[in-house]
Amino acid sequence: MTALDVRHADVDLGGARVLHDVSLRVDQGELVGLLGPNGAGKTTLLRTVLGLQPVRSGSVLVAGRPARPGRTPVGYVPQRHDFAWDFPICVADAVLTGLTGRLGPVRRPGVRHWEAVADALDRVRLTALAERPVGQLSGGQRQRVLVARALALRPQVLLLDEPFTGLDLPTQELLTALFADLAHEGRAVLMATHDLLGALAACDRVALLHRTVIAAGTPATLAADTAAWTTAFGVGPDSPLLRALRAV
Ligand SMILES: Nc1ncnc2c1ncn2[C@@H]1O[C@H](COP(=O)(O)OP(=O)(O)OP(=O)(O)O)[C@@H](O)[C@H]1O
Repeated sequence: MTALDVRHADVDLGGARVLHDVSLRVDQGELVGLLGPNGAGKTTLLRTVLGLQPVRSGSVLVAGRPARPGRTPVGYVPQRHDFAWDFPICVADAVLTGLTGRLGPVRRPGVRHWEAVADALDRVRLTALAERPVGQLSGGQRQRVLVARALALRPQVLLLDEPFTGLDLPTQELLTALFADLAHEGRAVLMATHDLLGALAACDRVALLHRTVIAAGTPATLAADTAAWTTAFGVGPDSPLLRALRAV
């Protein structure tokens, strides 16, 4: 079943068209990689799915309904530098901030909120660090906090914005396995990443974005589509990227 359905979306930022006629679908149970060069519009597309960025034309449906900030069952894992790691709170409290919009008028968390936090920490294997100040965590642990924070909402759709930046290879592999598990349990997961070959290895489908979707398909289909990579990344025929794709 389709969980996320972007149809012919145009998005403007600062008066300029950043996304043009973008169509992209993510089904329940799928991990889809969103690949494209710097400035391609990946973050803008994720923000559009969250309902934070309006579409000029076209539509964005999450679980069949138009995206609305705070109302849509979408978990968002921002880039790691977008979180205030020097804020003096512990891991559990940081995960709880993912539920801020759900706390009701008195803003006080109840038993079910703390249960959601505990479940999310368990899912990313951070239960033992629940009381640790977030400023004392490694990069990989911080990334898992952000994933738990998104999972606390129990979302049907999970958006990941460059989750591997600055992480060592074993941590990347661990997180990739987690993201695949989260998808294959029934969520729809859309992951923007610059780890092109890693995405081809791990994702069920990948989409190449450069202001519009240049191509989308299975990793095997996409890896063979040299023209699509050339268009999306503006690389020449001798590019190491194209050589690496031939080896996939
Ligand atoms: N507030 C803004 N006003 C105008 N243009 C913007 C604004 N924010 C971003 N842009 C432009 O929109 C385009 C898409 O940016 P976006 O951050 O979505 O790309 P990205 O693919 O996520 O890039 P990166 O891989 O570098 O993170 C870029 O050209 C960027 O300069």
